[in-house]
Amino acid sequence: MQKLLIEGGHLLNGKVRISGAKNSAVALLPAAILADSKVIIEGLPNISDVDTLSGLLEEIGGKVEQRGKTLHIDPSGMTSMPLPNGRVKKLRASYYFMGAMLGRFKKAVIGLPGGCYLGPRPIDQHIKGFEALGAEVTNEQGAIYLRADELRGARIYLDVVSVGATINIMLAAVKAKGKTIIENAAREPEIIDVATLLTSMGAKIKGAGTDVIRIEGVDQLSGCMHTIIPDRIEAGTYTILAAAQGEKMLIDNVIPQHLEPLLAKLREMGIEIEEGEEQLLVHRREDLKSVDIKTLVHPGFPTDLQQPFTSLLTRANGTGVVTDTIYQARFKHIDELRRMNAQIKVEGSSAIVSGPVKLEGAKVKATDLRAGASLIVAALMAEGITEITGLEHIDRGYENITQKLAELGAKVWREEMTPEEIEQFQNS
Ligand SMILES: CC(=O)N[C@H]1[C@@H](OP(=O)(O)OP(=O)(O)OC[C@H]2O[C@@H](n3ccc(=O)[nH]c3=O)[C@H](O)[C@@H]2O)O[C@H](CO)[C@@H](O)[C@@H]1O
Ligand SMILES: C=C(OP(=O)(O)O)C(=O)O
Repeated sequence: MQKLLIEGGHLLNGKVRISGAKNSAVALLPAAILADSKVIIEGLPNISDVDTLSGLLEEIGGKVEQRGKTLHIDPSGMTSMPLPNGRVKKLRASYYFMGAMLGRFKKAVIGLPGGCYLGPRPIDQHIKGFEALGAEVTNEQGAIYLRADELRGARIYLDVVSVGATINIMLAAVKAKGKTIIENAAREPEIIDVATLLTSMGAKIKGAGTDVIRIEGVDQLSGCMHTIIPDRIEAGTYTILAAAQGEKMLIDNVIPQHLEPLLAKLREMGIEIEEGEEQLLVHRREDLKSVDIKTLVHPGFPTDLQQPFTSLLTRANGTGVVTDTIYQARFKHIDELRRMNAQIKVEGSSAIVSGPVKLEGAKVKATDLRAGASLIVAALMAEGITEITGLEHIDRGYENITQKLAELGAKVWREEMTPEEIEQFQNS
């Protein structure tokens, strides 16, 4: 088990290239189950969530071959093998095996998904959708059993705007008989990416990216080739990091429109950002003004960037209020930031950040993926060395983060933890 060490205070310079989107990748891989021949996905990020899902595809009989960042998935030999335990518990996106296996085999057994603990993460809307399509869904000893004689298109109104439910229902509905309409659908760019892959496979989908998605079911889906979109959350994290500790940083391979709410807030703080077609150039500004942010469904401010943004606010003048309306308890990073001298209070679903403060290096723990990102932003600004444990969360979603930071001039390295440190970490 390793820990990440960062010596703070060094300004970052140069270019960082953004990888393929985690939250697309984790849906594109399960979507390949629906095809009858080889699906090739290009530009995948080298992160542990992708490895875990590749392993799951193999467990159900798929042939998966990795060539650099390209994955060749041959789904022809797959079966509806139950997956009640094991890898499915490691990540959130294993829930996409429900929709994809239901679509192809009309049955599936999938353990309840893991992933970041951000407070309760129910999947009632996924189940509502599957039931509306004609599936019988039961929860037996922590696994979801889904079966249907036939899937029939339906009109489904989501009571809560959910990325996972929107994609999962889409996965099941593309092979249902007749028309499905998903109302109050989520509009995240990753949903469009998955719809693009499914359309290349032969699915008939209209409206992905709006709040009404119309799907006309088809009998057969075939293999295809697809290139993934860049990761807007990784791009947002590096943009925040540039605002926090960059001198002049170029963020390459981004779709700037995907980052509009973040860029608007950074500009309000006084940061100068030049936008190119696929690049952002962020310039240093010493005196930053505090702002308030409120996370909302897309195209609002993304909850996944709330945690790293909180760290940036510690160096701004005044008080900034961060309110998370999506995950009201997504504040586990705050206790760790306080160890680094941050002045932050949590009140209900808001964190109130007072700045500017000089952060100090400390021993801290990443409790979830974006908590890890927030600690990295803080550590780069802090005086002295910060030791971050819990790297398994960070490695789920950030490709080669140590190397990317080092190339920007950060003093960053990994070390093996001692047996005593591992014991302390496991008991904390
Ligand atoms: C793998 C993936 O893509 N993960 C992202 C996805 O997670 P995920 O798909 O799990 O998040 P959702 O969009 O489903 O959740 C949004 C809100 O709806 C609630 N909800 C969701 C489903 C449901 O059946 N019932 C329900 O009440 C959730 O508790 C949450 O409050 O979107 C989140 C919100 O942008 C991001 O933080 C995650 O990075
Ligand atoms: C919460 C996240 O991931 P997941 O939904 O996979 O747990 C995230 O990407 O910030």
